[in-house]
Amino acid sequence: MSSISLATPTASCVEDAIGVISNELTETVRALDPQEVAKAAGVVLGARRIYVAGAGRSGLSLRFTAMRLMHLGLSVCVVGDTTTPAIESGDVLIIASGSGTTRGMVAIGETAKKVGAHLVVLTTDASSPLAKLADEAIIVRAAGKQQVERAASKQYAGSLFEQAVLFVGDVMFHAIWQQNQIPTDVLWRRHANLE
Ligand SMILES: O=P(O)(O)OC[C@H]1O[C@](O)(CO)[C@@H](O)[C@@H]1O
Repeated sequence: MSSISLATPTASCVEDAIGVISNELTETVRALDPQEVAKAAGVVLGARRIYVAGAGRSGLSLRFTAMRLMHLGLSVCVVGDTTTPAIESGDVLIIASGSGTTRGMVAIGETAKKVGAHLVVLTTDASSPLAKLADEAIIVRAAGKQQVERAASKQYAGSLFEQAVLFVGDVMFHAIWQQNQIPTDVLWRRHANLE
C-alpha cells in the first residue's frame, strides 16, 4: 500500500475529465496547419533515415509515429536506443518538445543540423530555440509543460501537447498512406512478428 492516500474519483469527476480532454484535443488538432504537416511529411519522405527524439512523454508520443513510419517501409531510429547509429547528412530528425527549450533536445537538434541533417520540430512555441533551429516546424496550439498561467489547457503540464503529438503523427501517416494507396496487408507484413 502506498504511503500517499488519494481519493478515488467519482464517476462525475471522470465524466468532467472526458469532456475537458476531448474538447481540448479536438480544438487543438483542428487548429493545426495542414501545410505545415504536409511540408514536414515531404521532408520525412525525402530523408534517407528518420530519427525521432523527445524528453519523457513528448518522446513517448513520437514513438507511436516511429512505428507507423516503419510500417510505411521507411528506415526509422529512436534517439537513445542502444542500436541507433550516428545521424548524417541526408537524414531527418523529428523532435517533439512542447516548450521548445528542453536542453537535451536543443543540443540534439544542434548536432543534427551541424552534420547536415534536416530538422522537423513539433512545439507549442514558434519563437522557441527549437522552432528557430528547425527546417520545418509544426506548431501545436497547446500549453507547454509550465504554462499554467497562460491557461492554454486545463490538463496537467504538457498533457495536451503530448496527446496532440500522437495525433499529428497519425495524421501524417494516414495522409501518406491514403495518398499512396498502400494496401493494408503490405503495411501489416512489416509489423513486428516477435511480439
Ligand atoms: O515537451 P518538453 O517541453 O520538451 O518537455 C518534456 C517534459 O515534459 C513532460 O513530457 C511532462 O509533461 C516530461 O515527461 C518531460 O520531462
